[in-house]
Amino acid sequence: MHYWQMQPIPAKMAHLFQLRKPSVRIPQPRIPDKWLAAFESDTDLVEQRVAIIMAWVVLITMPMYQTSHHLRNVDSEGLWMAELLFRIPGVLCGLLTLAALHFGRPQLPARALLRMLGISVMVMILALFLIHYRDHPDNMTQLSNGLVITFFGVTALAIRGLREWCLVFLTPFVIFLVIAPFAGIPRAMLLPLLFDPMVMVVITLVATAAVRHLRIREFLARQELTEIASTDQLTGLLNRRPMHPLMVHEVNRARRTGTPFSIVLGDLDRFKKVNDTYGHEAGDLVLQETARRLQAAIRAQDIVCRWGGEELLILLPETGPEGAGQVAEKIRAAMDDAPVQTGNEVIHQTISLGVSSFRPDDTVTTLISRADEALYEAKSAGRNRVVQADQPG
Ligand SMILES: Nc1nc2c(ncn2[C@@H]2O[C@H](COP(=O)(O)OP(=O)(O)OP(=O)(O)O)[C@@H](O)[C@H]2O)c(=O)[nH]1
Repeated sequence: MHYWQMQPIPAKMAHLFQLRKPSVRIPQPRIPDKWLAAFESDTDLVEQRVAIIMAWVVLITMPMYQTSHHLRNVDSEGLWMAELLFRIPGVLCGLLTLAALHFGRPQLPARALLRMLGISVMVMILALFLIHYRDHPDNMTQLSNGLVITFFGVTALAIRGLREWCLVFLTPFVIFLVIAPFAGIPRAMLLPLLFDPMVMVVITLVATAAVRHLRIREFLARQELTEIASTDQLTGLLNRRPMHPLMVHEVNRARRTGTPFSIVLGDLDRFKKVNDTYGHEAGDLVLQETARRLQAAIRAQDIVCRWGGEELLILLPETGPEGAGQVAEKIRAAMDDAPVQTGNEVIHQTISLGVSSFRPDDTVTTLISRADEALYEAKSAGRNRVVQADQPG
């Protein structure tokens, strides 16, 4: 039997594997508030990629169309100049997009670049439509084909959905419909020319909604897996895995900006005795209650993780030795002041804590090792106390 055949799917993840009845509607899955920021940066990444691809498409196709008039039976000096004029903004937007996204930090968000690309291409094709109709009303097949291609491309750019599509596609299109009769094109003449392009718009809208739906589901599954992989199942705290990158981030920030930060390493005192005396289940309850008290003692921006068995690590951003000492003492008191009730047992559980604060020559390893030494000192000095590696100055 294969490994995967033997493993039950955890209840928390079961919905990810459920087979659903296909539905005609494409309801977009709801993204929980806690993941909105992550989804925003995910969307930005998708938009960056789409913007780069679209910029290349524009930069390749615009010169191609500009130099192929004789092949497309629209050879005329006046038209050539007019087309060049309306293609220049699209080409400039393409170049700006590539410059912004390929080289260095993008100064403009990908969303703004996509809007610029979409609107410039829409304005170009609709203006060319008006100009061509004035000069060659009997030869509009080429332009109708151009509309199909452009409507598809611009509709596909609206990664964020209908509101974005209204801005890049619908607004220029409605303006075009309003001014077309004034430019000499009766609305009745427009219908046959716009029929195929509009069918293409509907198909693309449905396809992009389906892709967006799949993307959101894939994002939610990825986030849930990441959360499961970085959470300690017993206490609900973060586990050791995501803590290292967070501390590296703080070390880099402290070096760059000079902002202090500290860590507190806590270890439950004589916890083996709790397990031996009251049983493992009672020990688990003590760990859960400890996690709850720790979280109540720290600020929202502080991060607490289960570092090992009965060891906890607290990261205190923007906190120097003095503040860190106060937080550690608060945690010590939170455990010492009230016993933990586990069923019938009342357990007086204390904690020892070692504190270290960032020094300019510190790495994550040296910082942890100083907190560890301080914790060892706290244990040697009798437990239920705080020892600071860096004395408040
Ligand atoms: N119940 C329970 N116990 C755990 C868990 N993880 C680690 N432990 C126990 O924690 C105990 C740690 O014991 P020691 O490392 O000897 O330290 P201690 O008894 O706390 O003594 P000091 O640290 O010196 O004060 C061991 O008995 C582990 O089995 C857990 O998830 N649940």
